[in-house]
Amino acid sequence: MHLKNLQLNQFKNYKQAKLELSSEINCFVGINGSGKTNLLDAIHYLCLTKSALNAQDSQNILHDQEFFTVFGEFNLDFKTLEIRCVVESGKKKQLIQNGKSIEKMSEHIGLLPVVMIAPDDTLLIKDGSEERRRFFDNMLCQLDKTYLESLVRYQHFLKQRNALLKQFADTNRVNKPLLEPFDREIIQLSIQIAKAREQFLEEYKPLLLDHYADISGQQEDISIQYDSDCLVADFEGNFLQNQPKDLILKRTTMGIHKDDFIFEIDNYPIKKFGSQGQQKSFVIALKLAQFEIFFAHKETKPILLLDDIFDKLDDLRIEKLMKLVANHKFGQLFITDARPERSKSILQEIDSNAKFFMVDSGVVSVWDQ
Ligand SMILES: Nc1ncnc2c1ncn2[C@@H]1O[C@H](COP(=O)(O)OP(=O)(O)OP(=O)(O)O)[C@@H](O)[C@H]1O
Repeated sequence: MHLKNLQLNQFKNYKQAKLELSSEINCFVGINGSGKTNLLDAIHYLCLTKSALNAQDSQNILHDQEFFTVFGEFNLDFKTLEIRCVVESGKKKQLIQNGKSIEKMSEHIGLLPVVMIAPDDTLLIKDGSEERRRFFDNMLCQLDKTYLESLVRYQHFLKQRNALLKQFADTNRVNKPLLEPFDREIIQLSIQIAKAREQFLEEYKPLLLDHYADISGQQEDISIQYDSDCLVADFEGNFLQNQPKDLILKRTTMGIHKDDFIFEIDNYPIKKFGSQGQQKSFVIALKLAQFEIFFAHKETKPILLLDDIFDKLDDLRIEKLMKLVANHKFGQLFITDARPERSKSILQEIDSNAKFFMVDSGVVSVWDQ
């Protein structure tokens, strides 16, 4: 699978742009703030119908405009697949596959696997549990439609239950039977989703360990502990017992939306005790394991987006990553770099056909010097 071309219209700092891409290495060069990462984000939109950076779709429209369009032609199993994503302020996002409008975004997710590595982004480790749940959910959703559908339903019921709890508090009247159908769904879906998360980790963990050892060059004992209340024998009883607390706090305090994934090195949380280097290696290993698991399940190499790796990683980690690129471990690759000469000398050595684009304040052109 690869993206053949990309067209942007009023997307972030691009008024208009059109790029013919290489099926292997593509590199976007240009000064800081010129719009290199925005190109990666446009590709992310085509694959997953959303930004990797900004959850609010309308904030990705060029300032003072009403809509944006991102369009791309993919080569998928030797067939062309045209994807257009349109976001217009105040309207429902549109996704069009080969001219046909897709009703549910979930129909599209998983079709075009993508992995983004932004080494600066150690938020996955440092931030709260929501970041980590999002990472694992994103992966599971791309791999498993049933998981995606269950998660969407869960979020729907959770929102409804929380609205009811708030309504009870606002009106000072509690009507417990009204909660029952929501309790039932949330309990059942929590158990199902937690089991899927646990099972997924069994497959994912060994890949993570291998990649961590490889990228860090160290033999440290790393692990992920899945921290969930939903797998205990009497989760249902616990959930129902928790109702008085939920009524006071006006929100649902148990369920898979409270789960966490604890990353550890030598049995200590990496969040608190890991060095910066260990944290960076861990994030890259998480993403490389993601790449591998997608490849194993989808039998196609995901598109890989590498944001700013040459600036943010030390030489050893860059060398390890580039070795993987040189060994054709990856399929189509998009890399950003603020220093054109540096990326050119590194990448051309690996692939003499690597394609370079110069980005300058939202204007992009082929750079072939
Ligand atoms: N909705 C928008 N409308 C107009 N411009 C936007 C919008 N969203 C972001 N930008 C602009 O996009 C630019 C940032 O682009 P991007 O993050 O792609 O830069 P970059 O080249 O990757 O920079 P760096 O090398 O620092 O990572 C900023 O100038 C920002 O103001």
